[in-house]
Amino acid sequence: MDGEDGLIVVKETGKASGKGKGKGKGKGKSKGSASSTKTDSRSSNSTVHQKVKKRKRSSSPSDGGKSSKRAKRAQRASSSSSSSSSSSSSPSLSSPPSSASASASASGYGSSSGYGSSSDYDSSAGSGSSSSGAGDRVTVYGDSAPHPISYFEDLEGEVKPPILANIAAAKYSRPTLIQRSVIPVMLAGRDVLACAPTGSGKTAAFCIPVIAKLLSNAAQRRSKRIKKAVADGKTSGKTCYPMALVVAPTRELTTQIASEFVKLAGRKRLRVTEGHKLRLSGPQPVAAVDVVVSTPRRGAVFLSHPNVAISHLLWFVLDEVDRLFDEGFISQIDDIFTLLKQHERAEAEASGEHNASLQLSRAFFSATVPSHVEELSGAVLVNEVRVVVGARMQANSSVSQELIFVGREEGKLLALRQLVARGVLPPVLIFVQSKDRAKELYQEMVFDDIKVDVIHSDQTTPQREEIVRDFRRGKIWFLITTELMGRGMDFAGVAVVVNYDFPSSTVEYIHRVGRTGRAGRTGRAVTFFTEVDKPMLRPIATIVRAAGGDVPDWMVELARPRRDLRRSLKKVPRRRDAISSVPTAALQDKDAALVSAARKAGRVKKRRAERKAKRKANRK
Ligand SMILES: Nc1ncnc2c1ncn2[C@@H]1O[C@H](COP(=O)(O)OP(=O)(O)OP(=O)(O)O)[C@@H](O)[C@H]1O
Repeated sequence: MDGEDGLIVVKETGKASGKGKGKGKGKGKSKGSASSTKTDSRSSNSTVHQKVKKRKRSSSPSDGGKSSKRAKRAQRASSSSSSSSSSSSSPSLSSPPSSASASASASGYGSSSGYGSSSDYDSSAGSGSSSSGAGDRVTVYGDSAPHPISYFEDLEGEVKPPILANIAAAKYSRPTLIQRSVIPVMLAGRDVLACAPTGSGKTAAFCIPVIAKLLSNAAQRRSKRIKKAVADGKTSGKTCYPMALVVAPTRELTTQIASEFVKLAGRKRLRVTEGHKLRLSGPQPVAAVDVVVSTPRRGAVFLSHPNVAISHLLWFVLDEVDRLFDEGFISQIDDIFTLLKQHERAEAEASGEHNASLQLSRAFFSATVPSHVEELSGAVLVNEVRVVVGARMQANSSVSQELIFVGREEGKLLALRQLVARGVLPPVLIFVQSKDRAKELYQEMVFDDIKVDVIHSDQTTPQREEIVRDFRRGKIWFLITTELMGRGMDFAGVAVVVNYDFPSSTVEYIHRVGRTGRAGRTGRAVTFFTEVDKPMLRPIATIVRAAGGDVPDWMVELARPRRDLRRSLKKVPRRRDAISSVPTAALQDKDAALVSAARKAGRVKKRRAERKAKRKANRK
């Protein structure tokens, strides 16, 4: 029912099919014009990296301000879908169809009655119409998108009973909003682009259908054929045939995703491993695995290994897709796409043995999908279904959010100590902008007699793993961190997030505060700012206000930061004074004393050298 369980709006580009019965038939065979465009773009030689470069070129001043045809098409699509609530043929996540989505609660857990409510959805399939006032809103765009489910029991027949038992054992009594829409779409073998708030269960939304597909009778028969071929000596047995590759930006996240797979599939049914645990150097055989969860670089190394065959890959999943399409990762992601494309070409050539129900599908997920990421995703996904829960680029509204002005840099330490002294519920995650600052803050807090630790990229993997474990177990109450823990990490009990250093972008803000208020819980986020942070104050204050935070009008009326400034802030963080309880003035005095001592020493040296030179000259 509206307002009780959420509203699903289906923006059709074709006809709605029955629940999950399409079995991937739409792939590459769709009738809609949108899908044929996608097929064309994928069959071209252009990879994601090239498309990123093209995008940069087209938006650079040198092109005289002309954007690419694709960007124009996307713009037209967004303006038409935002101006009208009628069915759109050009899907876009970036422009939810009506104002209803702007007011949607972004928890992703459904109704105002909270997670696990037993009310039904109001699914207005086909029309694309919507009624405002709905609590949570799910918008589904795509050609013949399978209908959502309401309960995990609806999956009986498509998902094997042991998996459903594992879901129940995980205490997932009802699917979250994103799971309700995405699971049937992925079970149908369709490509997906999904955007849903932080902590809304996106990991299980892709784990469940991937597991179901990998344990399907067809996939299992294929695995048995390989095992038999090895046993009969027809194949060397050296080759590893992975069935799913999941890529995430950090090792910590790959570990977390792998354990969700193991939890939902069971330890014995699927062989799940993290990319960094595989031995990939040299020509030795690679351990037999079904699911590899990896960082981009390791994923590319894995797929290009001579003893790894891509031929059995059924799923390629990108978690935190917007981060993975950023500079820094894009060339590695691009390598993976190139390998997959080469493989698909080879498969198409050998199409005699082609099994349509066992084709490679792709699924991209994030809590933040900016329009350029949507555009790039559209270029590599085929006849995809796009699902967006709540409003795009919105912080989780079950987190109460405050912005606190602390004067100067040293005011932050004082404010943090006051927060602790007044009583704050641990565990607390404290974000700073760099590892050096993380170390500095740790040096300050370690003497405060609280259970504090620090995690950053200078530590070894085992060290980081231990810290994450201790934080989860409650041995650490205050964890100081950088962006390393900013995305995807699920620390169920985190009560408070402190942005000690102001985030450099709205995306960074949304993900950081999303470390609390997860799985339908509430949370609190406190963000310190100083004069230095003024340029990004307006965008972040706007996000805070949209999530229900108390923000004065002047903050959202400040000048918008220029695009080049926003970009440079993302690349080069603000310069800040060192974190120290010694006041800056005292530090300055100390510095001045050191400088004058050095100068004095210099003068002495100079005088000595002059005297020496004089003596030498006199001797001559
Ligand atoms: N159906 C469900 N019922 C109850 N809890 C669930 C359900 N699905 C997932 N969860 C729990 O919700 C929490 C958050 O899930 P998850 O980490 O997948 O969120 P996410 O959407 O990926 O967040 P982020 O965007 O921050 O990565 C996890 O602790 C998970 O166990």
